[in-house]
Amino acid sequence: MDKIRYNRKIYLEDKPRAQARNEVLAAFDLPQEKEWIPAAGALGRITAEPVFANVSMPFYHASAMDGIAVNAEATYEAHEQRPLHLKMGEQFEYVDTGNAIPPQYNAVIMVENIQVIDDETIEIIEPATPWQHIRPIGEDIVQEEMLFTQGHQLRPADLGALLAAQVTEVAVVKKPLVTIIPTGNELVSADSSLSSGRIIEFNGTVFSNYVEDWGGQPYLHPIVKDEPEKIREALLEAVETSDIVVINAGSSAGSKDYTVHILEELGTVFTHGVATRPGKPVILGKIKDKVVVGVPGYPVSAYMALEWFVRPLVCKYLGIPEPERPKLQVKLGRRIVSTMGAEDFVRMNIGYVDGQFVANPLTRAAGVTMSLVRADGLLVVPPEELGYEQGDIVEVELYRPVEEIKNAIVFSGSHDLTIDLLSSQLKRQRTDMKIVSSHVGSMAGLMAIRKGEAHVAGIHLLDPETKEYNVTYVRKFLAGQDAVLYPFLKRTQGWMLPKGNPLGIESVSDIAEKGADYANRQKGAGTRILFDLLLKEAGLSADDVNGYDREMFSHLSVAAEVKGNDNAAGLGIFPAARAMSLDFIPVADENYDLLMTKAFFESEKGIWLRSVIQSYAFKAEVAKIGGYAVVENSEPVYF
Ligand SMILES: Nc1nc2c(c(=O)[nH]1)N[C@H]1C(S)=C(S)[C@@H](COP(=O)(O)OP(=O)(O)OC[C@H]3O[C@@H](n4cnc5c(N)ncnc54)[C@H](O)[C@@H]3O)O[C@H]1N2
Ligand code: MOO
Repeated sequence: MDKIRYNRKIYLEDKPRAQARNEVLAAFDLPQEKEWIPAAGALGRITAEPVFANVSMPFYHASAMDGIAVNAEATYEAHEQRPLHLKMGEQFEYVDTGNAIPPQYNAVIMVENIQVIDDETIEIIEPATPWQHIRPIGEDIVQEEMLFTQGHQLRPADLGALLAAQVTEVAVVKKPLVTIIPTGNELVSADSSLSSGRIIEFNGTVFSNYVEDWGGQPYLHPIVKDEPEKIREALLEAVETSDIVVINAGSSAGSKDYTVHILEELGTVFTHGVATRPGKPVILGKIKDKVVVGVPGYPVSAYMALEWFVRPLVCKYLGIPEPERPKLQVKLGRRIVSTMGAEDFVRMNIGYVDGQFVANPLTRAAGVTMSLVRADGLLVVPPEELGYEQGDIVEVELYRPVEEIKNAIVFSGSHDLTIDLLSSQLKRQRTDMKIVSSHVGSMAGLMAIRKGEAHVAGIHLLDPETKEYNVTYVRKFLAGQDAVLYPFLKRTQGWMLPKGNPLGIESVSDIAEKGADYANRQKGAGTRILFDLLLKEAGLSADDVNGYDREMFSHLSVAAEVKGNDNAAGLGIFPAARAMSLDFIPVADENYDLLMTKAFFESEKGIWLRSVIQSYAFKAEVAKIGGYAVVENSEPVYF
């Protein structure tokens, strides 16, 4: 066990990212090493020195066409009125494309332009000009010419040029070896059995693949426990064997966050904390002559910090500029609040609606890897900005090709698992189309259609007066706008009850009378509106229900709540009840419909979407869920 006790360092700096980057780049001064490798396997590698051609290409005067080699001067007499006969072996020789031209000849006549008289004789009616249809020596590559300067990244065609010039071995920059050390007592490999407090180690794999992508050679060190002695040992070994060392997690202020102390003890620390959200607890330092980058544990922070501080080092070593992502001007669909004094990095969904790119923020939690998986782009809010308003035009860096974004169907509103099935069916039938969705609830979805920020919104809004779904809401909020309501699904809402229904609940009155602990939904949720209507019809009020004020934000969280308590009850959809092995008693069928802009409804994409909805394959998948049915021969309602 380690004898030294480290103080918990609580305060992290807020160093500007650019300053931290410049400092670590300046400190990284390893001389570039080179290695000789076979040219054929050098794709993507960076030339370490200028490369010269060993031979010319072509290496001899070569025929560029199938035909005959001649001496041009000997053909000058040829004329339509005075055809000229040439004798094989004396005045011409047959050649094919690529053949060497015999030394006595200096031109090629294409086979189409000769008339064969007999085995020995041909006739021409037009003279040849010197060097016509001949690829002279070095037409392509001249021996000893410089093919590439140093610092050139080799592409497939470049490898062809190397081989053509008989350069079979090429000097390239050695890939910098980047050792990646995941730390943490809680980390286990993905094939281990999980228990509470155990976290699957995956950052290491992500880091390794980024490093490889950038041109480095990753080495993923086995997981190191949060013990100073073990961390020290791993760091000391890594700085001996590698060019750059990345240590993951333990970078913040926790009781087991030792990295910064060990780094201070073994070398120098330039930075502990950068003015970025996420990614703040970065550590930059040096042990002996090797730079050590400590990146935060949370995956999103970690990947960003890696790009900010490790990618520049790899590029500096390789002698290449850092790649930049393409940028795009977008309109913000929602307001974005940012921390003063720190750069904010917001992952964004981007959609193309009505000739305009509209972007909405994804979750900003640094532990949500799916926010990066789903992101179309990244909005960087500079330190001096407090954020942006809805409707502002801002610039985002793109994570995906703009064409892919342009082709996506932007889905908003209430989430339903059939939308994911629809999305995968669509992708199966049209590889160039996909659905991108943000789950904001029915009302917000309706508003997104009104503001021209979505193509389609999934809504299930019950009007307690008319007991009709959706139509009154669309009429009220989208009056005068071209919108179409496309009846999509009937889904069954029902009581979700503990297995065996111990309280014997069958109706809303039972919930009140038997004093069940009710797990309610949030205000505005379609399920809550339904529950309120059921209460009203039974002559009951919120006060009669235990737990009316406890709000859950999804069907699944209601189900989870019911699962743990024999006195509980909730209202929700069948698949959520099934996922938690609960009893389910159907209460009502609700309409979950798709609201679309008329322009989208009639567009090629809209037509495709509807044909997928009405396809046998999609309906069969929906039927499998249970408690769901696609509306047959849906009749659109125009507003
Ligand atoms: N009192 C304070 N607490 C925290 C601060 C702070 O400033 N003051 N900063 C927070 C921020 S922001 C971040 S980011 C994290 C950084 O945490 P650490 O770098 O110390 O990392 P851990 O606590 O060990 O891990 C955090 C979290 O990351 C995940 N993780 C870690 N390693 C891996 C891995 N190899 N593969 C996948 N996931 C990994 C894991 O979920 C950990 O729970 O600190 C905050 N706290
Ligand atoms: O800065 Mo932490 O990196 O937000 O999650």
